[in-house]
Amino acid sequence: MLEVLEQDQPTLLIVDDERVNRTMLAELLGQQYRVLLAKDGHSALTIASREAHRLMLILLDVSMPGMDGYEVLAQLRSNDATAAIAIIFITGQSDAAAEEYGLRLGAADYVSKPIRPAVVSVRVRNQIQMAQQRQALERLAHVDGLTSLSNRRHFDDMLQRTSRRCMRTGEVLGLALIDIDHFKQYNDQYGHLQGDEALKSVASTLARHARRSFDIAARFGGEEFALILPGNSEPQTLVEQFRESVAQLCIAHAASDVAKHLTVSCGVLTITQPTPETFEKWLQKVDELLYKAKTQGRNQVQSALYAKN
Ligand SMILES: Nc1nc2c(ncn2[C@@H]2O[C@H](COP(=O)(O)OP(=O)(O)OP(=O)(O)O)[C@@H](O)[C@H]2O)c(=O)[nH]1
Repeated sequence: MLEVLEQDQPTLLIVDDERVNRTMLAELLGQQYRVLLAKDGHSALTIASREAHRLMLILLDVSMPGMDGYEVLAQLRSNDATAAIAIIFITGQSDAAAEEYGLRLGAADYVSKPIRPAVVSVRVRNQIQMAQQRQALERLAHVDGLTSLSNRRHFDDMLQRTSRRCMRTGEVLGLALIDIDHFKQYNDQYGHLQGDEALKSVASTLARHARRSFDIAARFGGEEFALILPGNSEPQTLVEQFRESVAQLCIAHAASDVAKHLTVSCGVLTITQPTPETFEKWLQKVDELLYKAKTQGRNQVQSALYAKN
């Protein structure tokens, strides 16, 4: 129960070089939030990138020895993972110019020292609420309503981001396109609502197979799905297991000439050295592999290595 509570609690980071301020803020906010502490800019950046996926707000002291709060903010903004985290500056300076400067840099709000606990609580609550609303909206914009997988827009975005990361790190990139076989006949035979249920079953099976933290399972279009599998040098193995899992769902498909149950065809591409090629080329190639799987009998995986030319 405690664990569930901790996971549900929004996480915030308090950055202040003075222990007394850190302790006071942690006591004030620790009841409602999961509070992390840093005593300087460098450790703040380390914690922020490690906790980026959970961190909703940073309370950031402006004047600290070494790296000041403005510099920390600039570095957070230059990192994709931490760029969107809301910042409240804590400052002893009460002059309007400093406040304006911080807000222009992208701080969401300001609190001034000496800290007034009631004011801090309200300002923190406001920022956390806004961050939660932002996250909810982002989620809605990324997710396919029927299947809860990533939607096409998020897929395109993630393919761009993932391939840039793979180009940087030299990691391989697996890419797959999946299409349900004879889905028009399925709809015709069993009706659109049952078609929707079949799509949901295939989607949740796909999500179960794409379970590493950077894997992306997406609904690519009507009855087409896609996978982005960074760092997977044999994506065809995973996709083959997925294909088998779909067959094992045993969703009856009497109108199919492939099998008595619902099946999928898949194209899989292993991009060994992602280079600044256009993503369209990869998608075109993986689509050709899917087409090959369709024309060679369906219910199968066709795979290839991506060669630049
Ligand atoms: N139930 C349901 N059907 C959908 C949805 N989106 C697309 N479809 C259906 O998916 C079917 C796709 O048909 P086709 O593109 O002809 O493909 P197919 O029948 O699977 O044939 P092959 O791909 O060649 O095996 C169409 O009948 C669409 O209406 C959806 O959200 N729900």
